[in-house]
Amino acid sequence: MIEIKNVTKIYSTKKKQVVGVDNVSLTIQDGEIFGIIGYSGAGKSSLLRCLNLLERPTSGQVIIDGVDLTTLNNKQLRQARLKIGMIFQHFYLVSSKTVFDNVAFALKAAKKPKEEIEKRVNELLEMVGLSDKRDAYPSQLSGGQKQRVGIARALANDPTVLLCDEATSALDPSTTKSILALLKKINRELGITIVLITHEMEVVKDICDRVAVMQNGKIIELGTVYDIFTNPKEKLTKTFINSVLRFELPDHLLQKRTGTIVKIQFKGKTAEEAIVSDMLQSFKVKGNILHGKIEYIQEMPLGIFVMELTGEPEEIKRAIHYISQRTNGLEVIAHAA
Ligand SMILES: Nc1ncnc2c1ncn2[C@@H]1O[C@H](COP(=O)(O)OP(=O)(O)OP(=O)(O)O)[C@@H](O)[C@H]1O
Repeated sequence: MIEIKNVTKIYSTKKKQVVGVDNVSLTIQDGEIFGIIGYSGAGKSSLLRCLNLLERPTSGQVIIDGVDLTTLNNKQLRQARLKIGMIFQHFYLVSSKTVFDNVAFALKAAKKPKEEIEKRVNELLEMVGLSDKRDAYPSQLSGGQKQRVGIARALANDPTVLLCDEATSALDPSTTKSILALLKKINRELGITIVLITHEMEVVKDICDRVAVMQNGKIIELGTVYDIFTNPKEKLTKTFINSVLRFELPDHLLQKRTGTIVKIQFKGKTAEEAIVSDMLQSFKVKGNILHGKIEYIQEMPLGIFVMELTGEPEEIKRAIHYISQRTNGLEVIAHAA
């Protein structure tokens, strides 16, 4: 378990002081994939780097598996860090070393026997799907392959925690998907806790169990990914969600309509029920679907539909009430002209 208690990181430059992380407290459970999302400058990297003390918090505690890292001496800290792997946006591979030697680096430094290193590196390369590249140099690899080497290297010492610093931000969308799938496999098969920072909600949607939204060094919202997607509270969180769900109706479409336009959100089981057809049968209204889709988040459905309802105002009112009762969200976007 990772416990972050009242962590503040202040950078002091000659001219001024900058607050990178502002009194953050947070607990991350073993085996979770925990996402931290925010725009540039929100404090994500600072917070992530406080977790292995690459940045020393100005105040507060970072407790991993019961050990407060901020109290350790250098030798103890080096030891503790072996259990915290890290991967980076720009990979940071050693260009003069082969894939094998990049992955073997930490094992050699720990003076492990040659046969053990050989066996472990081969296992790791197999796990990340790069067995055939063991003698290649980083310059001969694609971005996705470089990140796979970065992941294998981070796993060499059997860490319990893997920190991912914008690990997919330099990759194209399909390579991103494959790296995220690999991270998920590592999490599920090896039980490694993953903490990742990103500015892309798509990444959060694809693999995270929980997410924290950061702004100005603080965590402004936190929850399971499904709850955050279905019931966001903060404006910034809504902006991130809209970037994934892309649920904007063109103005010209709205202007042509004469009925009442409603946006209905179905979550969990309600996404699978025939609520709309029940409503159309029960009330004297007509429904015209303008837009709709079902997304699967953490393998649970989230359906969003925009409908135009026409009929007598009283019937529309009753139909809206009926749907509001049976779904978890109905918003009237525009009224009859
Ligand atoms: N070494 C440093 N010295 C001074 N200020 C810093 C330093 N590192 C970060 N900061 C400042 O701390 C704040 C948080 O930066 P941080 O890099 O943690 O944000 P971020 O959310 O990770 O952004 P990005 O995605 O752009 O890296 C910013 O205002 C940044 O300018």
